[in-house]
Amino acid sequence: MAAALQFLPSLARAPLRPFLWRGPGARLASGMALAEQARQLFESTVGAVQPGPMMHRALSFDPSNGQLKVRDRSFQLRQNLYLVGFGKAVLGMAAAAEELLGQHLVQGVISVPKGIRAAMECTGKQEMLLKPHSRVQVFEGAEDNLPDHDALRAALAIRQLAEGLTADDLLLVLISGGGSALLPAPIPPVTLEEKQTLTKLLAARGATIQELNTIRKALSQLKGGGLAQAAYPAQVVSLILSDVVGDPVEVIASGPTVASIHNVQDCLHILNRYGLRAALPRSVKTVLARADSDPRGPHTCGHVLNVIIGSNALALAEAQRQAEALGYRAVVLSAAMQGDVKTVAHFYELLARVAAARLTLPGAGASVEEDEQLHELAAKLQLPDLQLKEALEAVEGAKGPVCLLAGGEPTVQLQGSGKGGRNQELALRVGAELGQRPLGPIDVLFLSGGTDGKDGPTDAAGAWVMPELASQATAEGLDVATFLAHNDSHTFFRRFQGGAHLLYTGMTGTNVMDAHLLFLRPW
Ligand SMILES: Nc1ncnc2c1ncn2[C@@H]1O[C@H](COP(=O)(O)OP(=O)(O)OP(=O)(O)O)[C@@H](O)[C@H]1O
Ligand SMILES: O=C(O)[C@H](O)CO
Repeated sequence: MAAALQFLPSLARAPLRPFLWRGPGARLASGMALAEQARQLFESTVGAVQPGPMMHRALSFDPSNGQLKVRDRSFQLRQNLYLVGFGKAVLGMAAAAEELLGQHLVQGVISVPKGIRAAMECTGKQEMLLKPHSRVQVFEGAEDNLPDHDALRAALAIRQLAEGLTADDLLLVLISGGGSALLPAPIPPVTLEEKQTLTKLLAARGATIQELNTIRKALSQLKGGGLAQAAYPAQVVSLILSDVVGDPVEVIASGPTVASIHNVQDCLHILNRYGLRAALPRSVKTVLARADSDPRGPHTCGHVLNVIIGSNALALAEAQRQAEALGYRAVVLSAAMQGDVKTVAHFYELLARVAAARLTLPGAGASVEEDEQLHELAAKLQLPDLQLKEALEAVEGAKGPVCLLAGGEPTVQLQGSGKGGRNQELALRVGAELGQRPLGPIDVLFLSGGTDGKDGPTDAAGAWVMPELASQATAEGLDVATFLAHNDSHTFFRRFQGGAHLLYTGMTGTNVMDAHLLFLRPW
């Protein structure tokens, strides 16, 4: 928590205070509104995965003999250290690496989101900034998470640095979510614009990050092990902050230091699935055809150590601790929440109903039908780590407020041209569904937020909702269904109650997917 306070000044201003549960029937005594607690818990979630502390946990360095230890491997530093990085959390990761290993650092290049240095300066997060005369060159690019010419220049500088290394050198590669867009190096004749269009179309049609990155790898010089290959014969250590469910190193930022065999058939299947094969530019067809005869085999990454240093599960574990300190019975449901946003929203609605019934009518339970629907939906979502039974048992045994936590990354299939993000859309859908029928004598609040602080192309991290949302919106002349039909959740939340339900953190400097918090507080 100390770390969280350090990074999140608003938390420091308003310390967390536990609820006092005074038994059934009594309202909870607390000066702090439920919404404020939800916001603060979200900030704690983000605070748990700040780059600096994670880097310090992953690296141990003895300055007296220059020995760097990463996991069970030792590396000898003697002014032979180089650094590259790309991703939303990489500025803070690079600052921590510079702090720890700076005396051996020869040169570095990082590619980070546009505006991140100014944002960190503005919020006084000095520990996220490099030193004034740093040896690390910083490129800012990929506004709204789309590859652009600034990111391309960064990618080329990174490739040049990697290609100049020798067997005596050690290359530290800092990787975090958003890395794919920040490291675009399309294989000619594919152009940046063509790659941009294709990834945009795939994302808009609901392609998963695994599918998206399979295509990105096939069209890139550096993804899918390309960077590791460029750095050979130097030793390579990649420190990875995961923003993908299950922490698959070959998918995060499209695995630039993980061997990948481009399977053209896989790519064609994906392009077919989203109706994009027929309209492929000639250049893409040319590169895909070539990839089959030029695979980057596993033999190319023997010189690499890939290490996951932080993840959504870590953030949720901290949030669970914080929620318990606040007096909630807290359970982590899953750190692998995936699937279409409509299905995920329905899952949370049913979960809230079933949990609310168990909390307010112990022994009676929710309607058998809702219970069955919840379990069917859980099976449909196929979440490998789902703790639904445990969560419902905990709810059943709870004598007071409950907080159910989950993380992951649902998918939105864009149908409209509105402004929103998957967190705001999820929250809006959950809010609308919760309002359809009464939930009993209980306060329910659902919050969804992106840990990077930026939900889709908006400046909000996410939003929070309560069951009264739809009726209150109607009273303000806002029709939730119309906003949802246009994927216009951000516009909705900006107008609804003057934007009071939006979650604003600014760029957080980290990125471990989204956090979903469901609060149930019996009256
Ligand atoms: N109008 C909208 N409504 C709902 N979701 C949207 C809208 N516009 C974009 N999105 C979703 O926002 C997502 C992109 O958001 P963002 O840039 O935050 O990506 P991200 O997945 O968090 O990035 P990364 O994982 O690379 O860090 C896509 O999943 C896209 O479908
Ligand atoms: O950059 C990317 O590819 C995504 O954020 C997943 O890591």
